[in-house]
Amino acid sequence: MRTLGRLHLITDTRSGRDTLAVVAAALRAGFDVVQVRPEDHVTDREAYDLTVRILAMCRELDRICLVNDRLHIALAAGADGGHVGADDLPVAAARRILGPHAILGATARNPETARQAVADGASYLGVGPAFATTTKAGLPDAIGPAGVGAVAAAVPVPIVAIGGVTAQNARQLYSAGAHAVAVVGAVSGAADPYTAAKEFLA
Ligand SMILES: Cc1ncc(COP(=O)(O)OP(=O)(O)O)c(N)n1
Ligand SMILES: Cc1ncsc1CCOP(=O)(O)O
Ligand SMILES: [Mg+2]
Repeated sequence: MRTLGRLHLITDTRSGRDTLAVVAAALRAGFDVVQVRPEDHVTDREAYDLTVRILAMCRELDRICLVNDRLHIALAAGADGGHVGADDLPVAAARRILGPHAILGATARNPETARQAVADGASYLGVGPAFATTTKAGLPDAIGPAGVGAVAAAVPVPIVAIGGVTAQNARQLYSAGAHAVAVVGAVSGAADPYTAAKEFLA
């Protein structure tokens, strides 16, 4: 399996954002992984078309492309894997669908759920919200770098810290044990996504 990179861009398909332009900027800046995360109202056809285009951009630069929630789209497009959380298919079912070699991420906020997700076949864990975020509603309180570190200490797979991650606070998460950070707003919401993405590389 390919090594999971340390900077993940998660797409923001909310209206007003040019998703492909943001992805291009982040990849050019050096982000390693793009997770396609269509909003719930986006149709499967639109999500598939978006995934195919983003996957082509990733392939050109030898970067990884994952699909959030909609594993049939990951498979149909030929993406590298997918990510599931508590409202999605169970991790074991997701693993059966994607097969033994695909990258499969699962959301975990504490060591118990983390251990279970790994036992069920997760190859990395998305852990958060690390910090407060307005990008996703209804999340529990932020767990901070210490909460991310507690999960990292409990499992042998890479931890991807998510939620309120900025170029300024990412270092705290890596220091706590995160292998990678996943970013939505700090890049997609920036006036200049390329410059914002480059700041993560610094
Ligand atoms: C890397 C990463 N971590 C966590 C999530 C969140 O997944 P989930 O809990 O299923 O919430 P949605 O993103 O589906 O709204 C993620 N997507 N990626
Ligand atoms: C999907 C998701 N799951 C936990 S936090 C989050 C959103 C992260 O977005 P941002 O990087 O803008 O805080
Ligand atoms: Mg989900």
